[in-house]
Amino acid sequence: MATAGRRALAGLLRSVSSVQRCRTELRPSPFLLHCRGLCAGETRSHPSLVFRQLFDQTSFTYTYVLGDRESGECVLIDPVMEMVDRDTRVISELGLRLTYALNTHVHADHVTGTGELKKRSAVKSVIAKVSNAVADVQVDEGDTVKFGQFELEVRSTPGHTDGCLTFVLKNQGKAFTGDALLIRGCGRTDFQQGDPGRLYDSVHGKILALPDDTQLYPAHDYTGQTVTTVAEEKKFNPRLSKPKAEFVQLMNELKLPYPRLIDMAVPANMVCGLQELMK
Ligand SMILES: N[C@@H](CCC(=O)N[C@@H](CSS)C(=O)NCC(=O)O)C(=O)O
Repeated sequence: MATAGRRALAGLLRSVSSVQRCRTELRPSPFLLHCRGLCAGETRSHPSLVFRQLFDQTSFTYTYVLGDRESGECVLIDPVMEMVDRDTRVISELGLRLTYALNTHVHADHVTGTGELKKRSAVKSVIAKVSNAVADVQVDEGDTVKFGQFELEVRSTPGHTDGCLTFVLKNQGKAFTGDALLIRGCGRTDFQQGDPGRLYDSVHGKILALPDDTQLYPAHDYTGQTVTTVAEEKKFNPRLSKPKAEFVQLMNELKLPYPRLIDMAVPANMVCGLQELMK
């Protein structure tokens, strides 16, 4: 065998034994660290972590179930009112108990499921303090929401609305960006407290500042994509990869039609879906 071929084979064998060693020791080998861009999340995902991405085909909203198998506790991020039956069924089938229903922000296109969920169980609704919405728990930058052994770090990422939050699942390489960052896009900035300059700073300072292989999960996708990474968005996001001034101009010229349900959804979400509080 030629020297180059022998060297390549020896390298491959070293990598394979390194992967096996890592699997038994449950810590990342240099080989896995090297390939994190490809297998991010999988290499760091804790065996007790339950993660499900659910979709509402009417509002194109993603709802996330995050649970801890050991304690049985779970949270929902961005539940949709009409999908509460599905969400509670999934949670019950997974043998989990819902403790918190988190809203990344006061949505304008659908009513949150948190009100309906509260009628059915002792779940606590969560939203940003600065949104001024009624909720059991109002959170702010740096707060944490715990479920079993896992923690979501709250990052304030205003710009789409002033109360937009990103939830970072600590040590698991995942973040839930709401409408601040969408896959190859971002939340619009033409209503509620929209501000493109603020959004640009939020996304660059709080989301794209996470490690490159962090998996990013948005609140919506309109094109069938499910997940992205920090590295991909830095490179390919057609809006946010631009300089700030260009981004601001682009956002100010979008001219999108308003969400169909905005006039009903915003007031309902200001009480986290408990519409009876509005009477
Ligand atoms: N057609 C939908 C609303 C679509 C929309 O405006 N989506 C928002 C997030 S929900 S407020 C958005 O920020 N989109 C960004 C974009 O570039 O499209 C409806 O009528 O509900």
